[in-house]
Amino acid sequence: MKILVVGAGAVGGYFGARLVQAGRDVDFLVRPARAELLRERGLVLRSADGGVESVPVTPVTADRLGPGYDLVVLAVKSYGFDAALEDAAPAVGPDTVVLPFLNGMRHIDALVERFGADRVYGGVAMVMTRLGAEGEIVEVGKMSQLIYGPLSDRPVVAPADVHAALDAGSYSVSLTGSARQELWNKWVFLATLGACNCLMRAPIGRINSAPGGQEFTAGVFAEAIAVATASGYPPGQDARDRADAIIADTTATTTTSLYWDLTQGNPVEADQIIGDLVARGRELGVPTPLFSLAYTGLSAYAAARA
Ligand SMILES: NC(=O)C1=CN([C@@H]2O[C@H](COP(=O)(O)OP(=O)(O)OC[C@H]3O[C@@H](n4cnc5c(N)ncnc54)[C@H](OP(=O)(O)O)[C@@H]3O)[C@@H](O)[C@H]2O)C=CC1
Ligand SMILES: CC(C)(CO)C(=O)C(=O)O
Repeated sequence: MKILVVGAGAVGGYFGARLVQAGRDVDFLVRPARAELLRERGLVLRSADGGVESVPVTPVTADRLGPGYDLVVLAVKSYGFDAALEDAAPAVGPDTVVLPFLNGMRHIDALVERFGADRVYGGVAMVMTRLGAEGEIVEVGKMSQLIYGPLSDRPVVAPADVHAALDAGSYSVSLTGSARQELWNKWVFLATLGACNCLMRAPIGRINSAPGGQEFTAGVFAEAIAVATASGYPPGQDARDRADAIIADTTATTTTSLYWDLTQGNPVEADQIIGDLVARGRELGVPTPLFSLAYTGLSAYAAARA
């Protein structure tokens, strides 16, 4: 199976490098500056236990991209999604499936509209990685899992084939028959953590240890669950318990990519991760005062950057 990973950042770089190490046939669609860096140094991974490795990879830029891929993995930030989709489109033929690992849901609708549900899988990445100053991928926490599944019952590439290609042996993989539910479960978890981190400017454990902290994090979580439920995707008890084990933890140092971007002065995925949840809540008559507050704060930050 020939794989194209679009974006060699924290998520695409991490999982893409693991796929290369497992012997898969992978190209990376990147922009020219990163292509040069990858040719010079390979994909540099700094793992949570301090190890550093350089994985030789094959970069390709949009001007040289052609067809012939079976699987196109999208791993760009939501604010770069539209442009990345245009760049990646020549790689998506009638027998290609596209598998995005963005947080949130909005990109799924855009992909289904463009390619049709038979050519789109839903994907969830559970990982804590950041793009370092030298373009290296830095693992900041031990968590590495991919969950994915088709969005239609007639995908152009069989789930077993996608699963075999992505099962690289160095992280957990899970093929699901309910990809949309998994996406919502992840969104509820991530949006809750992200809103808490960004409003309180602290990791989740420190918030929960502060006066009123646990009531606050539980309140944010309840809003996200209410929107998911009204949207037809109520997280099951298992998903809630897994999320709550971190959301209510008083010691966890967990932060999110959203909070990382905020503290680094980077663009933030405020519209996709928080704003879209607020908008869906409003449409469905579900109040989300805490998420609205987070969205206002992130939007003010984004306006100051512009
Ligand atoms: N980081 C994390 O721990 C996690 C992130 N996620 C989600 O995964 C998604 C990706 O995030 P993440 O990997 O952190 O983001 P990063 O910013 O680390 O990486 C995104 C990469 O996409 C590249 N890119 C953007 N546009 C294009 C384009 N047109 N062509 C080629 N490459 C392009 C950027 O390239 P360039 O270097 O040229 O700017 C960058 O290297 C987000 O939705 C995020 O929320 C999900 C789980 C965990
Ligand atoms: C919640 C977490 C850490 C899990 O992968 C994440 O998705 C993110 O930081 O963007």
